[in-house]
Amino acid sequence: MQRLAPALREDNVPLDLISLIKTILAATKEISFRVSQAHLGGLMGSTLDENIQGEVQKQLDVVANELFKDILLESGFVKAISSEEEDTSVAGEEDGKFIVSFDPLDGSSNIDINSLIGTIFSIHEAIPDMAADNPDQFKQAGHKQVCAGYVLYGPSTMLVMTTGSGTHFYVLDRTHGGYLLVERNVQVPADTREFAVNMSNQRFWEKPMQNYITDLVAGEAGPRGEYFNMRWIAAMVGDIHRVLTRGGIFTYPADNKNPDKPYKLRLMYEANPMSFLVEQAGGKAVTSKGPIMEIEPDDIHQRVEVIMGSRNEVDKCLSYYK
Ligand SMILES: O=P(O)(O)OC[C@H]1O[C@](O)(COP(=O)(O)O)[C@@H](O)[C@@H]1O
Ligand SMILES: [Mg+2]
Ligand SMILES: [Mg+2]
Repeated sequence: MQRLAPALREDNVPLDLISLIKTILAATKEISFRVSQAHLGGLMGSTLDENIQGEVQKQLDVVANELFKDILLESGFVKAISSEEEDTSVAGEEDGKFIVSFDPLDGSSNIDINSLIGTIFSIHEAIPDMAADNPDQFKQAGHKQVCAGYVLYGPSTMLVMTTGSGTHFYVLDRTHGGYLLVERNVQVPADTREFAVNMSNQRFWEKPMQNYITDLVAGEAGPRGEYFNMRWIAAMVGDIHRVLTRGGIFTYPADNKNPDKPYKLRLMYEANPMSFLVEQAGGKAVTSKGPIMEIEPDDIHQRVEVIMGSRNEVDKCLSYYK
């Protein structure tokens, strides 16, 4: 099995980007170890704090965020970082070539039940003439990402990453401490009979999404004439990993539960990197209004509607909005 750096060189990834990716992955190995220690490391449970978005922070959220922040800002490659757990962007080296956005711990509500969690990251090239402490440099659309990936802390620790030449799977080999390539150019099947959505919000969705899901649930007797299975891991990393592995449609639609907050998932830390991975694997990633990666961000903590996965099923879902 191929090691990470040679696999990246085969995809013509520049050396400075390879070095940055290796820096990010060093942090994920540390988090993977701490996650596996659970109660033994004294990191279970919540802190007394909330993040900028009003969500209670778990101890692992905070530790993972600090690990990422420190390692990235010390690397010398990074001009600035933005994180789900930081109020604003954090400046790094003025001449750093890259900016990195990350969700240090995705699926926080799964931490205490020893279920799937992960880390999501997204890399852009920094805008050269913008100061490192200017958060506006993060206002770059998803199609400008040079790398996106996630690490899944599951029964095995897996890295799923793209640098624009397909989406590849790697597994952390604890015998030598590095990630090994296990599957190159993963492909999301165009058709599926599996969907992922938090059904408890159904009554709050817009009518087109209610109608679409109602038709899936109606199974053989409904207009689709087929049985559709449902899965919900409550961690986007876990749900998207399943979609990349065997297909499916994943959605976190707009809802009116809280009129000030119609969307849940974050553009920079969740929707953009996952869109890049899914589309590099032949899938499709949109909101009901257009491609996610075309959105010009107006805030680093912006949230969006998300519909992604098997291409034909995403198109089918979109047809309900026409
Ligand atoms: O609470 P719900 O509605 O099941 O939401 C689950 C969604 O929230 C998230 O957990 C948000 O991520 P964080 O844990 O990083 O806040 C997504 O990963 C997941 O898809
Ligand atoms: Mg998240
Ligand atoms: Mg998180």
